[in-house]
Amino acid sequence: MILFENVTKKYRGTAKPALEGIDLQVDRGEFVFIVGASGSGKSSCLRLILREDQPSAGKIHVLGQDLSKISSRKVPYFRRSLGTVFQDFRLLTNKTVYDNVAFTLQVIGKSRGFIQEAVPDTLEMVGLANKAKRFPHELSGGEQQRVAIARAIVNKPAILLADEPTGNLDPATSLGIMQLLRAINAAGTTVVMATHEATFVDIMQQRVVELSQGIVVRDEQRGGYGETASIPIADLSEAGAQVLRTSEAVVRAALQPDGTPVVAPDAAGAPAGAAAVPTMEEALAAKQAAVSRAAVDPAVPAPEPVEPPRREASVFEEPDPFGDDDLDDTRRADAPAKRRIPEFLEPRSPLDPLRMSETGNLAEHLGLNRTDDDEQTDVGPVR
Ligand SMILES: Nc1ncnc2c1ncn2[C@@H]1O[C@H](COP(=O)(O)OP(=O)(O)OP(=O)(O)O)[C@@H](O)[C@H]1O
Repeated sequence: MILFENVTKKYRGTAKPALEGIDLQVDRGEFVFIVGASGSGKSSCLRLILREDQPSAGKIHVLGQDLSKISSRKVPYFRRSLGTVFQDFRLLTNKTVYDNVAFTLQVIGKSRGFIQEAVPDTLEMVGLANKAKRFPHELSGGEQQRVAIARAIVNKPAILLADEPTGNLDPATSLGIMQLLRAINAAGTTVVMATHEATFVDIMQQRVVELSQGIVVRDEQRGGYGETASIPIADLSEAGAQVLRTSEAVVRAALQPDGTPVVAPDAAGAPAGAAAVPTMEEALAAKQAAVSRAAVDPAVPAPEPVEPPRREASVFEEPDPFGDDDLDDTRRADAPAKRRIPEFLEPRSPLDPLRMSETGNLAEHLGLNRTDDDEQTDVGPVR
């Protein structure tokens, strides 16, 4: 789907190449994080995939096309198969939310009927159906980024390229954006995302390609952010970190795509499915029954909340995408020490999987359907 063969990119007037000898293959349906310190070449990589720029040496194939063979005139046609999302949203400020999304389809000549169907559907998906008539300046940062995502996916691209899409957002808002990108990937779109968000990279356990000074120094399935470009989470100021109000367990549970079957963590380390563990639906049904019994019989104690369980692989993933026993404090002595989120980041109230299961569509499931008087403040990134 994306193939880099010994790709080097040297910008004019610079002594050192921004990218050097990159070999990279991304297959259909993958979710790939590109990480690395500032200046390591992440954006250069995405620009080359988008054919905004050409390599100084080497070959790039995207969707079966040799990018060096696409004439400048044909580049806009090639880009129709790619969606792009950037840190700074890049919305048209004089157009409404609806028109921003519709514009993408208008410029590629889609019919009015198609647009009238596709735009509301996509706004619904990102939880902005009720903001179609608003202008970008009337939206929060997270909402603006969701408009940008709607615009990027409205034409159902095969590949979504995201360059630090959460870089301007606070952690809680970033979580919503990550959930959305994860759900879009689960629906079949290949996602390549450059990011500095160590927390999400560590938690999502997807493929990680790490660049350092223009060279791929790591290409790891189910990887973490790594240490080279990371600001240790322990260095976050407490005030800044309070904004997060979340924890690994909450984020893990929240990043489960809608309807994915889940299993309880298996402390004995048995393979998924080997033990008779309840599915998420069974666990919730059991909790519901217990709630009902407690309601009619005061002698019956109210049940403990259902733990957010670990999920099984979805169709596009390696098995067990969220790793093994990270929700469990007990760890094998020989296991490498992982960065943990400190206690002050714990959520004020636990995630309620029952409530999550009762909500309807994707946007509701992801908590994206907020009312006007429910605005959140974007306070800038905490990484
Ligand atoms: N148009 C350009 N002209 C000259 N040098 C450039 C240009 N664009 C990028 N560079 C250089 O190429 C290198 C890689 O930059 P790039 O923007 O790809 O890094 P990055 O990993 O995306 O950084 P960041 O995380 O800060 O966005 C840097 O040294 C940068 O200064």
